[in-house]
Amino acid sequence: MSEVLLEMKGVSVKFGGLTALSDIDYSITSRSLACIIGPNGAGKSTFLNVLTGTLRPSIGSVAFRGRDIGGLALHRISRLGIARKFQIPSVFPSLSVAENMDVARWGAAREPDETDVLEMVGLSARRDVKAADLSHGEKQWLEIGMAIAASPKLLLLDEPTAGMTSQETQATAALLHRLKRHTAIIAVEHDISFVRALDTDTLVLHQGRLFRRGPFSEIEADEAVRDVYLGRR
Ligand SMILES: Nc1ncnc2c1ncn2[C@@H]1O[C@H](COP(=O)(O)OP(=O)(O)OP(=O)(O)O)[C@@H](O)[C@H]1O
Repeated sequence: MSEVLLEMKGVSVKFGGLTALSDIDYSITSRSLACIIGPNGAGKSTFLNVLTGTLRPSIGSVAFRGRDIGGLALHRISRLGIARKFQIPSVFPSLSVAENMDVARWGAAREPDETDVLEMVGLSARRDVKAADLSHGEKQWLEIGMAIAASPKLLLLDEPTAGMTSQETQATAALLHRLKRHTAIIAVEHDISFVRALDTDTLVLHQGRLFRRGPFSEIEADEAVRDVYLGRR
């Protein structure tokens, strides 16, 4: 049975007079895949920043695997198993795909092994190619693979398909479904074609509040969501 991995209770984040996140109650189990959408300024980055320890909640609690992580430093949260991949891929361009993986795996757990990870991210046939020669999408997949090599329990992704072709975007949706066998994933994304292809548990943030949560098919059909966000896409 899946355990509750992450639980946020009444989380608010305030910057002076501005409430960036407001009274968020949210939990996920291990090996789940969720997507966060919402208009600009809705609080999506703030949400991820609270989970990595970049920001502390002004009010409320965040528990990860039963442990309160609300005030912990970034490196301690990272050691507990929360990894984040930012929008711009940061791989070592002069190293091959396999060498980049070796760097990421240095000191990491043995599972999953490198061959499995490269297969999951669709780069088995590209293992000897220099990272500089990969397409933009392949670089993103390599970086996701490097994050997985450290065996995180929760992987946070900032707009993983930004700059990808539509084919790469679709492939990324399939890739994340493969990866959730190893780690829970929360992705923030603006590209609705990707969110539709992902077809998973979707959170809509609006003005710092958790406005809706449900399967994407329900979210897409929700008129209030269309009014605040999807109608503008
Ligand atoms: N460090 C900060 N200091 C002051 N205000 C901030 C800070 N970080 C975010 N905000 C404000 O908090 C609100 C939520 O911002 P956040 O970046 O979380 O939104 P977002 O949904 O990620 O937006 P986008 O889609 O544009 O990236 C915005 O009004 C933003 O201006």
